Amino acid sequence: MGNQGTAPAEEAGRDQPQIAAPLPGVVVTGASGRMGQMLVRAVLDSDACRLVAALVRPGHPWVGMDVGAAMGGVPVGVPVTDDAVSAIARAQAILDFTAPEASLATATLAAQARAVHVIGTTGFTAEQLARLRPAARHAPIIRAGNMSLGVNLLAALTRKVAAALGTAWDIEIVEAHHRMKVDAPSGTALMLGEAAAEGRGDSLADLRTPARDGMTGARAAGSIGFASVRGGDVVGEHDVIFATEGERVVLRHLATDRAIFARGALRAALWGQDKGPGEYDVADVLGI
Ligand SMILES: NC(=O)C1=CN([C@@H]2O[C@H](COP(=O)(O)OP(=O)(O)OC[C@H]3O[C@@H](n4cnc5c(N)ncnc54)[C@H](OP(=O)(O)O)[C@@H]3O)[C@@H](O)[C@H]2O)C=CC1
Ligand SMILES: O=C(O)C1=N[C@H](C(=O)O)C[C@H](O)C1
Repeated sequence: MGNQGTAPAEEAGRDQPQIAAPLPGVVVTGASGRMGQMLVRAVLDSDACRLVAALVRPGHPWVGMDVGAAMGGVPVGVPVTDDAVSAIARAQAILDFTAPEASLATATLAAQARAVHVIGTTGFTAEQLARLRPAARHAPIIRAGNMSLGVNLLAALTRKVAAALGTAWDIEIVEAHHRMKVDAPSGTALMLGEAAAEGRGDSLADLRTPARDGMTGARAAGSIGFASVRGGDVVGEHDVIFATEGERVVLRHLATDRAIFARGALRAALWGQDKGPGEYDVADVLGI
């Protein structure tokens, strides 16, 4: 495993002694979670940053343990902590895949520390998203319902196809996830729905069809519908279906490894190091 604790000194220039800039210090919140553990591994494996803290909920059984050992591997020299204030005060970036209220609390501390806050958490209400905004006046917030390269490319394609096909083509988004997922539709599905709505020059708030159950009546022209499947260990699958008389176009992304989300989050954290306060997404990071 790569860097943790303090940054290594780098080779000085030929004649002039130089002081190497320290590698950005990263805090992973929700470090015991499915994504939290992926993120801890991604940071430890990276040569471009160092893990300064693995943060968990107050009183979590992992507190005080070495995070490598807690995850079932070898010790890595970073203890698990539940002291968010002092952990985040030492961070240049925070990787946060937790729950909406936890991410809101973290945003306040990230703003105080002027640290880049990468938020992968999904399931925010519109009111919760509005509460994130003040923190972005003090530090960069990079938030996306899906941090993978493939899904962000799919969102760009969805926007283009929706613009090209027009309202004679119905748009439905179908997503599947593991049995433990707590929010629906997925953050990715909503992201793809927003891209489709933008392609049609509108917003998802205007076009979204409520979940169907019972006597729904016929489909409203121009609307965007969502369906969610939950079961087993599905990492994440998304279809954007464009359906019209006699034909369908289906754009699909299949995630088979959560490492894609962790890699995307880390890339975002490093990209954000020289950015000013504000709200960004992964399309900004990728320049697409
Ligand atoms: N944007 C993206 O690319 C992706 C986003 N996600 C999103 O990331 C989030 C986490 O997913 P996943 O890792 O599968 O979920 P898990 O339930 O496995 O992990 C969530 C973690 O957050 C912690 N947590 C939850 N609530 C709080 C709280 N109020 N205070 C402190 N800690 C808290 C949990 O701690 P404890 O166990 O102690 O409750 C746990 O460590 C979800 O919103 C999911 O949709 C997931 C994958 C990719
Ligand atoms: O909860 C998950 O697992 C995932 N959540 C994100 C979402 O809500 O879209 C991203 C990914 O699909 C996995």
